[in-house]
Amino acid sequence: MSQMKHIDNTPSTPGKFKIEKSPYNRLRLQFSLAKIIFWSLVFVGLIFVFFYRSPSSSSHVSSDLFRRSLRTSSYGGPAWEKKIKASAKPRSSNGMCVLVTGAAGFVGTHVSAALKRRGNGVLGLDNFNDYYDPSLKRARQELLERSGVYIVEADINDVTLLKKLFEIVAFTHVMHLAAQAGVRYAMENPSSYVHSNIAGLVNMLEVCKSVNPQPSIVWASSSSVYGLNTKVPFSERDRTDQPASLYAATKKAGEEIAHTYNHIYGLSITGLRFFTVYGPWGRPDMAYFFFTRDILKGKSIPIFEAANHGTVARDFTYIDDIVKGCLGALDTAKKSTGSGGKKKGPAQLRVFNLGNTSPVPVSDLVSILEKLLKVKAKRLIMKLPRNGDVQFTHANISLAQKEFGYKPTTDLQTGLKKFVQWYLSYYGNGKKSVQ
Ligand SMILES: O=C(O)[C@H]1O[C@H](OP(=O)(O)OP(=O)(O)OC[C@H]2O[C@@H](n3ccc(=O)[nH]c3=O)[C@H](O)[C@@H]2O)[C@H](O)[C@@H](O)[C@H]1O
Repeated sequence: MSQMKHIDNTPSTPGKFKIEKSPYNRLRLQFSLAKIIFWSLVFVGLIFVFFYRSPSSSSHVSSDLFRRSLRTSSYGGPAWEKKIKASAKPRSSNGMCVLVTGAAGFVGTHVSAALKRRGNGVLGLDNFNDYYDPSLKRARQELLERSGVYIVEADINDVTLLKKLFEIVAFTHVMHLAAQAGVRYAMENPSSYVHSNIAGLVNMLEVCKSVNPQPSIVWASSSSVYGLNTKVPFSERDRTDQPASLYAATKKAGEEIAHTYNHIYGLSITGLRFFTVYGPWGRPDMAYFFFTRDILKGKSIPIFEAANHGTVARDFTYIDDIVKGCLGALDTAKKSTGSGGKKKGPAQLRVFNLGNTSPVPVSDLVSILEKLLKVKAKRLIMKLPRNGDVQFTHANISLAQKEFGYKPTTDLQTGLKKFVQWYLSYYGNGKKSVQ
């Protein structure tokens, strides 16, 4: 306030400002100068801390909002570009060349491996965040590296890097799987969902719409967009305006954002609504995974039930079926129509359910695990918490079936058997610790 007063008392005409010479005034001036210098230093310091800790230059979200840590490595140089080109080179000259985001994730790893196996060029991108045990992501990365897929370590919000990747390789397709997953974690760390599922998606589409030629995009939406729907099975024509979690809301927003980029820029975009995907190399935050860990450890497992002992069930879908769906969507994706950031004609915009079409109660999932693990679970029946879970999911898959012959073939019993085999070989009999 005293500083304000001082400024208000100065004459408005330049050159008329006189410094009075009394010792009291000199002292007051020195004191004010010291205060100005002090607060300037504090201000500069704050700016430094903000920019130094910001996860990427293009993100406006302060990293203080993130408990989930994002890693980015240095990149660039001829050796780095050579690795990228080798990984992204298809076996035949007219083959597909796919940028897979979230390549060290569960679905990303399986899709990248399948694409590489059939001769497509594949480059992975992943930020290796610690939402769940990053060592599992590193193990998936090793697996992919052995089959010739290189993963660039960076965040999808790093627009400069994304542009650079498109300068090095003319990707024909983007399989966009990078996201903040998990329904319940959205209440703990909401900003991470906005960062990855909204800002990240927009940044990705911004780059895709500007490059020449524009790639076709296939991306992961979610069964959770059906939210509080009670009409089953869920069809793509059903309403999706009642999300029950922020996760679902960000995926629904993604579908609307896809519409905009298709409409304005002619990007060909396909959204896939995955239904509770499970299998080997899966996500430790998902129920089937941590139930397995806790049953082996002799820990009790919370099994949710709805009001009046209502059954909670999921249309659990095995990873190999999901991979077939992803490849089918990529293979039937039409080219984007825009160039130079301008639309030249209408482009393809699709959404498909990828589920299993046979929901299983969570308690039955536990019974299957008990048999496979030969250990009795300590069941703790709990009321379905009001944190985003829905009671029931069930996919109608006729659209994906018609469009690219999608037909899931693995039931939960068979799929969980494969998961348990993998789990025991990877972690041992509960001896190796799972985070
Ligand atoms: O289809 C999707 O789009 C989503 O699928 C997945 O979500 P969900 O179907 O909720 O899977 P998941 O957490 O494994 O819970 C499975 C069941 O166990 C119940 N459940 C869960 C935890 C618990 O402690 N107890 C319990 O009974 C729970 O009530 C539920 O009935 C993905 O995580 C999500 O990222 C998204 O892809």
